[in-house]
Amino acid sequence: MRNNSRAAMARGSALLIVRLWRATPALASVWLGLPLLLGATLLPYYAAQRDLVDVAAGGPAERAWAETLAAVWPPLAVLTGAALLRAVFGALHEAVDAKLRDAAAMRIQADVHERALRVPLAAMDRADYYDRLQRAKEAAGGDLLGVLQQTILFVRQLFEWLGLAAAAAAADPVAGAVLAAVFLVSLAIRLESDIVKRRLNRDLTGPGRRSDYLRDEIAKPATVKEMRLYGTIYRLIGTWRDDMRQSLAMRMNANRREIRHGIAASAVQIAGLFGTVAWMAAHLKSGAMTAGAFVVVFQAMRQANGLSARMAFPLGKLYIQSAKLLDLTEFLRLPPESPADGADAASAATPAARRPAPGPLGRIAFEDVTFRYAGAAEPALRDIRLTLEPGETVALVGGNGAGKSTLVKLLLGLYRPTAGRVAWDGVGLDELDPALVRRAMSAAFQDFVRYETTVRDNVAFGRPDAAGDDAVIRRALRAGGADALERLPGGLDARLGLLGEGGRELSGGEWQRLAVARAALRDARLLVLDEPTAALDPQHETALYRSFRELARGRTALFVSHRLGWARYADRIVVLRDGTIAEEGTHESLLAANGVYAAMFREQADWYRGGAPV
Ligand SMILES: Nc1ncnc2c1ncn2[C@@H]1O[C@H](COP(=O)(O)OP(=O)(O)OP(=O)(O)O)[C@@H](O)[C@H]1O
Repeated sequence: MRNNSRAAMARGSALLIVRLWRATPALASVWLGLPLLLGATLLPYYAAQRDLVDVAAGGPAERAWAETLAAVWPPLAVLTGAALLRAVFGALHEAVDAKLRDAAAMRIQADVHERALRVPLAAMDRADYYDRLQRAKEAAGGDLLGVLQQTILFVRQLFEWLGLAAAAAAADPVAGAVLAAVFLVSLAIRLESDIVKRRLNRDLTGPGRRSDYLRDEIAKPATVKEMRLYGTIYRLIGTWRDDMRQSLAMRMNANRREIRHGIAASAVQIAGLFGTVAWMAAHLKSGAMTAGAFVVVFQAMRQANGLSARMAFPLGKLYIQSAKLLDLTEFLRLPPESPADGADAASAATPAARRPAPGPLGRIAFEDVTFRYAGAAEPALRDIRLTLEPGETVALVGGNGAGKSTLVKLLLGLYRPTAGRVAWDGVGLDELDPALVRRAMSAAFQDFVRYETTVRDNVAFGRPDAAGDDAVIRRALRAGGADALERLPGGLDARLGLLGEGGRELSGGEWQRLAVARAALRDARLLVLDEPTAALDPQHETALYRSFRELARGRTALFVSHRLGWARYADRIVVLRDGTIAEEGTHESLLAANGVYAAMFREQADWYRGGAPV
């Protein structure tokens, strides 16, 4: 085993156990205490066995019945008591084990999700952070129960082995030392081959993912349609077959290696066992050892041999998962970067709770704002100076990559400017109470979320306290142009998506209208719609535009759209190009200026007039 991996395993396991302890101290104490007791009961158990055998070997025929009984009953009582205790502790441990595993897995998963939600969005753009989060989520998901189970199994087996070693050493110190040496050598041999096999399995997850991907892809109607047309299906099946052949050959090699190592480990154990037996037999003859001690050492060695084979399994699994385990425990140790509800206030001097609420007007100003994504060579926005006046509706337009969505994220305080500041009624967003800032804002994003639950939930996730108010939910649905969804069987509680039974899949446009309804539910001073019509047909687009005008009344509103038909009715149009404001004004003034906007507008208008560019 490499040293760094061993250290990672030890550190990861220790941190996990500390976390378990903190999560459920009483349960975790019982969980760790019981294997200790189980191991400890082996000492009186074997001592009693030794005494019983010695009494029997002493020749009962030469003793009186009463004398024999007096010699037999104390070790017999200890043996029975120890066996009973072992049965009770064993059963208790199984029960505690299952309970602790479920409680701990739930708690740790909740911690990971909570930590992930409280991290600034900007951190998500860092590949290293994102990878770490993904690995922690993976480890907290499917792997965690397995890791916990292996840790528990290992702890229990370790105490069991310590009990056996102590019992053998008590019977004969030399035999105890041989038992320990044989155990360590055979465990190391088995562990090595177990790790090689597991590492191979892990390395094969790449090709495995590829074949899973192929299998999933082939099941999709859209893929079948295209592959049939292009005749590519046999090529894909050929790739899959090559992958499978290669991984089968690697698995066969690992199996052969495992068999060879198994034989070597067994040879060490047999040599150790029979060498000790021969040595003990000689001492038995000379009277230096009793028959009872002989039997105890023989049994303890056989049991320890069995344990070494079984312990390689949990240890190998822990070793292979140690990197993930360490990722998980270290991810959970990261200090929460945002103290309140997802706001990035890492550098703010005043605690969030004592910062003021945003002002009532909703005048939002970008004061010389520059923003560069982590790792990007160029800023996505440069020297932006822009004010959204209270009650004003502003359209933000510009080509792909101009910086529109980035500006929206800064406006909503999801990202912090690299230079300059975004101010709400004259106060920087960083200086305001983040929870209250969030409450004053509402948005429907370009990459809107499809919550595969009910119609009601999809809207109410915008403002959970309104979930029970049907009239409010229906009003929001109408504002989002999604009122048709009220009439689904099940009404507001109709299930959406294909996740649950009886769920109904929606079209992209219907999901988008739900996202707008969600934004409409919030009674916020600032309303932002980022490409709200990308998935809508012209009829619904017109309907949404009407309700947007309703919604925007009395608020500060900003919408991003590539459809300049929408922009023409905004109070002001801001045109972004290459991360800077190229021009701004009303539709008429920008047409008259004959600049970027006028060119974009003419191009779109030509399409609709039937004069597509040639
Ligand atoms: N997470 C990110 N990390 C690094 N660069 C990014 C990230 N998101 C966007 N960018 C870059 O920032 C620039 C502005 O992107 P943005 O998404 O703001 O453009 P946009 O105007 O909204 O474009 P579109 O009309 O295509 O949605 C682009 O060059 C883009 O590649």
